[in-house]
Amino acid sequence: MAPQRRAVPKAPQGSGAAERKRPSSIKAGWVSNESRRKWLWATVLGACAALAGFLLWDSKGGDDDGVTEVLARHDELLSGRFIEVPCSEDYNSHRRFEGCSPRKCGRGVSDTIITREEAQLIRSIAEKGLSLGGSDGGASILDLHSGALSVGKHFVNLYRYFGDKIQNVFSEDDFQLYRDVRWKVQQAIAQAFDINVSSLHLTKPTFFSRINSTAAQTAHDEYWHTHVDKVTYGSFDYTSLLYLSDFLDDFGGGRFVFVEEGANRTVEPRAGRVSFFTSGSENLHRVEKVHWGTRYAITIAFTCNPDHGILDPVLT
Ligand SMILES: O=C(O)CCC(=O)C(=O)O
Ligand SMILES: [Fe+2]
Repeated sequence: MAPQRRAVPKAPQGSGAAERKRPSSIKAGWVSNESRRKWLWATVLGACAALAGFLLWDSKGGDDDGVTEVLARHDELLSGRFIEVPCSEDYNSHRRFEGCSPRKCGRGVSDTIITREEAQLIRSIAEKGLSLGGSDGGASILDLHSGALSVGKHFVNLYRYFGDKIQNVFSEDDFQLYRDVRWKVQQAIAQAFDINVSSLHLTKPTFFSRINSTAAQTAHDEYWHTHVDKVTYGSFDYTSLLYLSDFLDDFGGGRFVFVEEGANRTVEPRAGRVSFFTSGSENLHRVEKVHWGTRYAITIAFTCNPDHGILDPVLT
């Protein structure tokens, strides 16, 4: 749309009073024009500084609250990085399963467990499912196990809603891919933490997440709070996250942050990247707010307690 021009108000002409007053009013006008120009410059400079600050903050991912070290950059391909951290006491208040409950704690990141092609395929499962619903706020989830899908401000049960027609949405290959991915991640976790792979059991919730910059509408959309998975989800002993989109290509903000005194450590998502860690308070964490674009991920967690185990989701 073309900008509208405003008519410039004309000064009254011809009266002697007006003529006599002109010198001082011209000077006053000049002074006020001068100060208006200064204000304008100050405003423009201020706006530029604010914009530069925002761009710098956004390029770093935003929400920075102190010193931050990058544990895994989005533009590096990691064949496996592991950092050991002392275990918290959280596991002592739960039943222990020797050979499984964490004795060695820490966090690992690998870009070689899942290929980018597999990540692309698994993302299309998330896209298919989430296209049937989606939260009114910025965070939507799809849980293939329970069938929970965000719709508006609530959740529906996809399996109950679609019945047999669910076979028109997902294929057996989709579920097989989920099982393959889950198994590869389970093996990587067992190896990193020196435990027996068969002592780990998939636990709930396991879900796809889709996050964008739409303002939160309900508490379910507030994904950014700092938390401990063992406290939030109870049964989790080992958490894994498989990222399905790329930081700074697909979205801005949305980095994963291990919250620590002294220096936070971030994991920048990239498609196919698996980040895994013991679920106690030694791995307090949060997700930065997503500022633009859409971020896809899947949370897959394991428990040592067989009573809290769930079977792989099946297409019924
Ligand atoms: O998506 C992420 O990076 C982290 C999600 C998370 O913290 C969780 O599901 O508990
Ligand atoms: Fe978490």
